[in-house]
Parts: sequence; structure tokens; C-alpha cells
Amino acid sequence: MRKIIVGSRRSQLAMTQTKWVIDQLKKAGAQNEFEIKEIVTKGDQIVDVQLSKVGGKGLFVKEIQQQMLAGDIDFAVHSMKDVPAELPEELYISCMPKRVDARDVLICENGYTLETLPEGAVIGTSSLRRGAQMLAARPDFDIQWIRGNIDTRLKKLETENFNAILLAKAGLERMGWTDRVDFEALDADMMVPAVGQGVLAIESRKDDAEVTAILQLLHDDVTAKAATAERTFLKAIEGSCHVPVGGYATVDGDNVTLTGLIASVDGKEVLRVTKTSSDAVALGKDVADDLLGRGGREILASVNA
Ligand SMILES: NCc1[nH]cc(CCC(=O)O)c1CC(=O)O
Repeated sequence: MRKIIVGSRRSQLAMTQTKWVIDQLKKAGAQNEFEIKEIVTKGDQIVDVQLSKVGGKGLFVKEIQQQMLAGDIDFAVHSMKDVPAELPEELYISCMPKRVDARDVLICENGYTLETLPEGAVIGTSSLRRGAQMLAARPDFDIQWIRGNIDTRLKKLETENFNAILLAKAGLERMGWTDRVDFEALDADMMVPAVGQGVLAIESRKDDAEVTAILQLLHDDVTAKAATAERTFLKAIEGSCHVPVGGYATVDGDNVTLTGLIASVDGKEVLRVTKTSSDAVALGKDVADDLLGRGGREILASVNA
């Protein structure tokens, strides 16, 4: 029986996710032996600058992809949110396990809530999307950039001058920390999640039929349909983490409902479109076209300027 080498970033979240996938594969009947190979990516080495300024998503996956192309690892578990729209020709996302809660959460100090946070409260986030939508709801907030892994950010809430921070609920859930912190899940209408948030993307070589077959054990079609709509949307607007863009899809029977969002960094302009279709790809393009045509193009141009 072939031993499967699984590449993983060294961060606590990445290792936890990778171990979870291996565990689930075994539970689903995979007989193989799995070995984790840790890979340090550029994104893990840069800690104190705003990520969108230093190269964005690709930073966390490039080294992993290179090792996969070289045959040094067989698959890798990514947060879908961190996976760029374009993958190398030989690789693909062969498996998406069932999505967990896609919403963002607000974690406040001193028992504050979104309602009771004082005028001018300092909110920590490294996401333009979160910052813009927060400002749209509360223009008085002072958005400050915060970096580091989830644990570091939670510590900074205690030790630094933040009244609250924003995180993905999925990260807290996967770390098993939903009991450790008090959080307020923000409605997806008020805070449109990032494209792919809460989804794990397992990347492997297209020509590796054996690994593809093993990974199929965990694949969830509903998740894949929602993620396809969201990622088609992101690709169509040529979105990246350099601009405040959100996209969130839900599936009901054959139908996918996708909300797309483009906002200005200061939250003064927020464009949002929701549409439903049974064709996830057409839907992603349609929502993108609609948003771009209604002023989204101008917002993106001004953010990128
Ligand atoms: N940007 C970092 C990142 N990438 C994936 C997650 C966890 C959430 C997910 O898997 O979607 C996080 C942390 C966060 O945004 O709070």
C-alpha cells in the first residue's frame, strides 16, 4: 500500500486542518499510511506587515505547489480563502470537505458587543473586506491592522490597544477554541464573508488517480457548488485581498444563491448584489458583471490606484 505524503504549512491552524483531514480519510476507510511534511512558506515568514501589500494569497501556497509538482508531497490541505484563482496546469482542487460556518466573528474585550462598543473603538483586522464592512456599519470605529496567527491576534486583544478584533469563525472552530473566547457571529448580510471562507481545499496532481480516489471519500458536492460560484465571481472581478471584496453562496436543492460585495476601503461605498441560479459558474459571472456595471469597476479602480 502506497504511503501518502501530505504537505502542510507549519502554522497551528494548517497542521490541525491537515491532521483532521488525515483522520477523516482514515475514518472513511482509507488504508494508507500518511506522513506529514512541514513546509515553511513565504507567508509564514512575514509577520509584521499588512499581507495585502506583500503579495497576497499566493504567499501561502507557492512552495507547497512546487513540492507537489516535484513529487515530494502528494496532496496539501489549504484554507480555500488562501488559494489563488489560478493553479498550475498539473494541479487541481480535487476535494472540498463539507464547509463549516463561513461567518466572521467579532471578539470584544470587557464584555462589549457590536452594539455597546464605545464611540471610536479600536478594531483590529488585517482584512480590507472586514474593515470596510465594519466602517459601513460603524463609521466611528478606528480600524487598525493586526497580523499574526489566530492565537497571536487573540493575545494582542488582551495586551495591545484593541477593543475588539475580527476573525473567521472557521479558524476558531477548527482550533477547538469556540469555548475559550466569547464571540459574536456576524450575520452574512451585514458582514459578507470572504470567498471560500470556512472551506478546506485539498490540492493534488491531476495525473495521480490513486490520490484522487482516496480524497473523493471526503468530497462534498454542495460545498463545491457554493465555492465554485464564489470563486468564479472572484475571478471575474479579478479580485484579490488587495481590495474589499466578499462573496458568499448557499445551496438549496439545485439552486445556488450568491451575494457578491465590492466596497471602498473607508466603507462609504458598499455595493452588494444577490442572485440565484442552478448554474454556479454562470451565477458567479452574472453577479460579477452586475456589480462591475453598477459602479464596482470604479471602486476597484480607485482602490487599486
Ligand atoms: N487569512 C488567514 C486565514 N485563512 C484561513 C483562516 C481560517 C478561516 C477559513 O478557513 O476560512 C484564516 C484566519 C482568519 O481569517 O481569521
